[in-house]
Order: sequence, then C-alpha cells, then structure tokens
Amino acid sequence: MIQVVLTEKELIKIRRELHQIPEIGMEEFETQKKLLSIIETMPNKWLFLKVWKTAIIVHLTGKDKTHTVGYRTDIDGLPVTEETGLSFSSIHEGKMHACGHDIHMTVALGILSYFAENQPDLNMTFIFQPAEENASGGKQLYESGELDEWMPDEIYAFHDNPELKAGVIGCRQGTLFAGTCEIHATFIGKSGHAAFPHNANDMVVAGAYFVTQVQSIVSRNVDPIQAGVVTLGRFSSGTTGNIIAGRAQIDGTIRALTQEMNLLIQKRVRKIAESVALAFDCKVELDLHQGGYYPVENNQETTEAFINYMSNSADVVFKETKPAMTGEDFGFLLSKIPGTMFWLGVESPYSLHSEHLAPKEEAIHKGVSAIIGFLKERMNLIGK
Ligand SMILES: CC(=O)N[C@@H](CCC[C@H](N)C(=O)O)C(=O)O
Repeated sequence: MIQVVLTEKELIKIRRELHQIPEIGMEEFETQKKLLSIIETMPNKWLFLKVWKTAIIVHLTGKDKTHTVGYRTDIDGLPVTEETGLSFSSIHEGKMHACGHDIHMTVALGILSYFAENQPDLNMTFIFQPAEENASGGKQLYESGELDEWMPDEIYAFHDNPELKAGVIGCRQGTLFAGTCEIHATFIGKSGHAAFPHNANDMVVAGAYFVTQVQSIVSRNVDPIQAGVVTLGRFSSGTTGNIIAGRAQIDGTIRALTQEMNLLIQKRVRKIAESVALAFDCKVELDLHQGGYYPVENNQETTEAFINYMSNSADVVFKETKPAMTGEDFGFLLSKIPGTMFWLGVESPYSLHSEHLAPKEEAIHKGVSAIIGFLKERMNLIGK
C-alpha cells in the first residue's frame, strides 16, 4: 500500500469538518476557505494555486514538464436536511453533503498532499470545482479560461457509490454516466372560482395532461435496446381547493446514455408541452437546460490503463460496473480532455441524495492510496 502523507485519522477529521459546512453550488465560500487553509499547510516548492469564484486550481510542476495529468473533485452540497444523526452532521440548516462531495474533496486533498511532498514525474493540475449539482461548475470554470495555462492533457475523477463495498473501485469502458437535461415548464392559463370553470383556464388539468403524456416518451419513443429516463420531480400549482389555478410549474430531468437520445427526448418533451398548450388554449414557457451535463464518456486509452492498474493491484478490489443514469458535469470536461471517471465504493443502505446517506469513512484512505498508486504508475509510463 502507498504510504500516504495525511494519515487516515487526519483525513477523517478533514472529512468531518467539510461535512459540517455544505454549501449550494457557486456559494461554496466557507468550503473554499477551509480547503485553502489545508492546502496552504502543504509544502509549496512545486505547488502553485489560484482561485476563480469558489473554485481552486492547484498546479504541481513535475520533474518532466511536457505532460499534465489532471485530477478533479467537486465541492458543492445539496438542499437536503440531514437526518443521519451523526455527531458531525451539517451545521448549515437545510443543506447537506448528501452526494458525498465531502468524501471527494477529502480524497483529493489526500492525493494532493502526497504529490506536494513527493514531486510528481509529470505536471499535475488539481481542480476543486463548484456547482456539480446545479450549475455546471466544471463547464463554467473551463470556459472562464482560468484553466488554460495549466490545462491537463488527461484527467481523472471519481464519484462515491453507496452500492459498492467501502474502498472498492468501479469503472467501465465507454459511457459511465448519463447525459442529463433539466426540464422547467410553466403552463399559464387563467385562474378563477371553482364553481365557474368555463370562465377560467385550469392549469392543474393542463399540467396533469403534460405529466401523463410525458410518460409515453420512454415507452413509445426510446428504442427499448437503448435507455432513457424522464422524471418530473416537482409539480406546483394552485393555492387552495376552491380556486382554479392559473399557473402550473413542473420541473424534472431527462437522462440518456447518448447525446442523440438525450436530444430526441428533449424534442419529444418540447412537442408534448406545445401540444398541451394548444389543446388547453394556454401558454407554456419551456426551458430545457442541459448545461455541461453531457454523457460521461470514458476515453479508451486512459480507461484501459486505469482498469489495468486497478484490477492488477494487490491492494485494490476492482469491479467492472454498468452505466448509471446519474448525471455529472465531468461529462463536459471529458468532451474536451481525454480521461476517466470511476466509482469509489462507500457502502450505505441509502442512495446518493438521501438525507440518511452516511458513507463509510474507511473508503477515504483506501481511495487515496489506490488513486495515488495509479497516478504514479500512469505518470511513470507516460514519462518514459
Ligand atoms: C451525481 C449526481 O447525482 N449528479 C446530479 C447531476 C445533476 C444534473 C442536473 N442538475 C439535472 O438535474 O439534470 C444528478 O442528479 O444526477
């Protein structure tokens, strides 16, 4: 096993501190401050850093400067009220690291601290990116131009996975995660008295038709050999039982394993929204927003190297995984930079985004050690 620089105990302490201060995407000011306070204790002979909004970019100059290996973590939390009962639960009311980004950040710090002490064979760029959950922080950062001078030639990142045993590494060639697209639909009719429906235009009924018709997309438009999901997670309309609602707001998300399928589903959602508006003689405002949530498509070469290392390392348990319908704006970075996304098992009976999610902390140390091992071998091979 690799001798890590931050000890298991220190890593767990950091994780718990980060867990207590979750912040929503693009508002991660306290998190950024905490991360900077830790990075600033690391040796800085070959370490350079800059901040952009709530992001942090750290560059390490390697012994050979001809190639740069990138490593990315996300840093944002979710609008979830924590119910784990843990002694180090969130102190930010209504916010929680319910997607495990506290684990992602801690592992990134563990890896960074190792290479801050042990100069890497090649240059390395560590990206602590905001807003993975809500605002394509990776895309925003890339498009800001701040990464340009330290642009990686290849890049790696993981997501924690409650279904895998703690510390297990999962990966696959090709598509790991779906591309997503947010749906925001507002139907606008005319409110009125419940007793006089003929004088109003009821948007509860229009919205309900939209919701039910959308259910036909996956069953009738998606090739059954492929995959697609349309979830409408929020329907908000009306104020009370005896007033006809003049507006309905419906929000949801599309998921598909290819960009073509994502675009096809978007087209069908648009057509159904427009048809419902026509049928109910109302207006619809439809926002289909994909941002940087492209399918996460692993590069063939980097993924082969990754799977080779992980499946042959005596200290790592590796599992080939199926594609998942979760989204990740790392898909955008992978559309620009070849690289690999993978899973780190954190073993929990609760799913990502659950208010009960409590990842097993032993995954942190195992993850840090496995990833350092891979990055060392990768840089050694490229540098030859
Ligand atoms: C890993 C994970 O849970 N990611 C999020 C990404 C959000 C994508 C976007 N905001 C959307 O809802 O379409 C996920 O929900 O999969």
